Amino acid sequence: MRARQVKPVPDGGPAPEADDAREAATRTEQEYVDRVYARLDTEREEAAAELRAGPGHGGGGGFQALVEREVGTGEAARRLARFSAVERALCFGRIDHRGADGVPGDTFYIGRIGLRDEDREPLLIDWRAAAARPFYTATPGSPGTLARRRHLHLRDRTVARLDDEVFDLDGLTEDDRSTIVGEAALLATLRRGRTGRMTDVVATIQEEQDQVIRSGLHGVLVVQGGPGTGKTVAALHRAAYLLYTHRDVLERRGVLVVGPNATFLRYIEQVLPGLGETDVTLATAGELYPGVRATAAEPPEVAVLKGDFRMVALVEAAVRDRQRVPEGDLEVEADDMTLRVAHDECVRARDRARAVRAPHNIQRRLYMHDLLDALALDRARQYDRLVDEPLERMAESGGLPAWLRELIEEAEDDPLLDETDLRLSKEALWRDPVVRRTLDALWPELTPQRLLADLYADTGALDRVGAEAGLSRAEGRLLHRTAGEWTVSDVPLLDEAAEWLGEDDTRDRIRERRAEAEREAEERYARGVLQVTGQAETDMVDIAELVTELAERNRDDGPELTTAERAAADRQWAYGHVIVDEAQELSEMAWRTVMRRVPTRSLTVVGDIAQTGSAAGARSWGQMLDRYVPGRWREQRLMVNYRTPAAIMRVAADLLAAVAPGQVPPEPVRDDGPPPLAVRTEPAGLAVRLPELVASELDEIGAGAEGEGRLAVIASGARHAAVRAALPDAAAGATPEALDSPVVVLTAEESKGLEFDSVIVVDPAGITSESPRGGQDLYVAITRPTRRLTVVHHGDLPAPLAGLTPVD
Ligand SMILES: Nc1ncnc2c1ncn2[C@@H]1O[C@H](COP(=O)(O)OP(=O)(O)OP(=O)(O)O)[C@@H](O)[C@H]1O
Repeated sequence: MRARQVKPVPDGGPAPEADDAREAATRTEQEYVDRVYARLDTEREEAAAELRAGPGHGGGGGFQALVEREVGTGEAARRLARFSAVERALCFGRIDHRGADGVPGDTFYIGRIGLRDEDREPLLIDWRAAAARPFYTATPGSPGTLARRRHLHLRDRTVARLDDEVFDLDGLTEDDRSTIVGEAALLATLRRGRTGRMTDVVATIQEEQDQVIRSGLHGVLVVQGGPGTGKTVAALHRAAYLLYTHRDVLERRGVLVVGPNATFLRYIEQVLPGLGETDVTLATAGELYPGVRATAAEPPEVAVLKGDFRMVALVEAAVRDRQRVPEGDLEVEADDMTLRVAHDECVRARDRARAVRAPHNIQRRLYMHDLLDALALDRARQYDRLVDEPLERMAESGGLPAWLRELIEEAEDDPLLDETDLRLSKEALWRDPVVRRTLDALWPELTPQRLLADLYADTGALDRVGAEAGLSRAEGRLLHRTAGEWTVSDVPLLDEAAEWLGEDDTRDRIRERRAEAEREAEERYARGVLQVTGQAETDMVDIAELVTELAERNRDDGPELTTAERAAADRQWAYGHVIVDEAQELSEMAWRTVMRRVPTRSLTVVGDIAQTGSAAGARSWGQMLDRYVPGRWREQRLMVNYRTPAAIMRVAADLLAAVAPGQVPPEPVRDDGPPPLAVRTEPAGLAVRLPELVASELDEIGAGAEGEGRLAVIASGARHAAVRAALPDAAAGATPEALDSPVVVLTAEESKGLEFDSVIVVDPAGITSESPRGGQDLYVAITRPTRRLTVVHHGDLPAPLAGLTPVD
């Protein structure tokens, strides 16, 4: 494999005569950058003043004026958040178009957001605007109309370095020609130490990524690419681009980003705010059902079964199993009599309810009404008989006067109960606890949680319902559990159940829950505004008071919750666009949940089939997508690896050839760094050898300087405990906090999507044998480093790792 695109820049620095030119260029750019920041400060101050003034100030009276002021305040809060978030590296590029006939071409400065000066002239072009596109698409082979692209590297607000790529010397003025300075901006970015947080790459987006980012909003775009090809980062920039380009639709409907776990979401959470977009919902697949935060683990075979499409039939069968008729006639004790409804009539009532196209909890009302009708009639009949029989006996014995006989004959032609009698009688029966219990047991009001918990706990039901859904008895029994937390694979089943059951029967309860969720979201929003605007750090402000005030302002008469917050609390919310990252891991059932969230099927699906670790995950994109958009999804491939240097990728390529022969590994952009190493140690020696290795690796990556430098020890399940014991100070597991620790111990699965300066893989053979898909997890593990890889093993190395350099 060869490294492509960018070669490392030789050391030695520029020639001395270039120094003056560099300084002059830097001075010019500094002046411009100062203007840009001054403008940002002005805009920020204006927004802050508007927000501080609040809705109660200025303007006329009346409801319309009040609404407009409220909207204005909400808008000011958003603007303030946006202006505060783009402070870092606000302006990062400049493009010079070719001039003609002695007239210089246009120059534009590119930044995170667009800004205009006092005269409304463009000062900074938003990177997403069409005018900024040449900055990303020009290459030496096809520069378009560009003469030069310049990268500005800022440290705080100071221009620290400039990198130029000149496409057309003749197109530049004499002055410009003398100010060419250069080093590949991309390489400089890639070499930086990792901080445990992904940052945006807006200054160095590559052409193939630009195509992904600017692809149209509609339909399903699959971004398939090997490890480190920038799929995640491109998808996040795409979210920002789509929000910019289709703000009217997407600000109302919202954008959802689905990631594999909470650690990953924490890892990427700063990217969109850094691009000025603060209103995007991030969620794991386990959080897609509002009110449940599923994190519990379960055996892989159970997760695989719960991800199987047969679960659709299982949930349907489970619901129908709760719509019963009594074995014989329905019999209920009420008012000292036994009320009875014939079995056939119960069956008819059930079938009538089922025939209505409505969810279970709505159909239940019809069933209850029909059965109560029948019970009320039976009761009336029985009362009738109680009164009639003695009268009849008296009539037979001739003991009744003629006028009374006439009255009785007339009454026989009347219905037993008129409408009011019937209603009152049904209400009385419904209030009777015995009747209520009997009917509830036949067709209970159910929540998804209760349906599933009852099903899992009842082996008889699992056998019945499982058989209807095409499960073997053994498969059905895999689902058996009597208690326990919800797991990620339960979430699509809860969601499916919610569709069948309908929302909770009691509207008040729904309203109450929504109001509660909204109150919480309001407080989060208020805190978010304070954090982003930096006010949370000033000690002059009483934070608690401000949070309450902002939340109150929102609650009583202030602006609505943000779209992201409303969307996250509402199961039936239809997003404008959904991005699924590490999408290869989603099961068939999880896809069903995701698709429900985006009825317009406007999706970006990001992943790598070669990295599928879950046995319930995708073997091909068609397997998951054709059910929803048959043949109508488009695929774009990313082929260049920006993370892992060539020496490590050579080993990864050998491994990939062994585990997924058809897949092509991405080509590394960097060819620097030391060869990956293999260290042979017996398991008993880990306690001594591992701390030594970790210490020397931390030293090599210069961990600690400015918070940079991250190391991960990725171990097999079998060695996990030993590794943790050997490294007591290291963070462990996929917790968001682990990202802040210089050393973290992970399983291969937990490391998915993350990256570290140095990675130590412990027990490669164990990782392979534990992975449901064979070597995929090992492939994931060895493609996490940005600089250094060490593999610790005992016994023989797995054959594909033979290319590692052995050390003692
Ligand atoms: N154009 C770019 N400029 C600078 N850095 C980039 C660029 N593209 C990608 N990177 C960096 O490369 C690394 C890998 O990117 P990312 O995590 O998005 O890859 P991925 O394809 O999602 O990887 P994986 O499938 O292994 O999770 C990140 O550090 C990212 O910032």
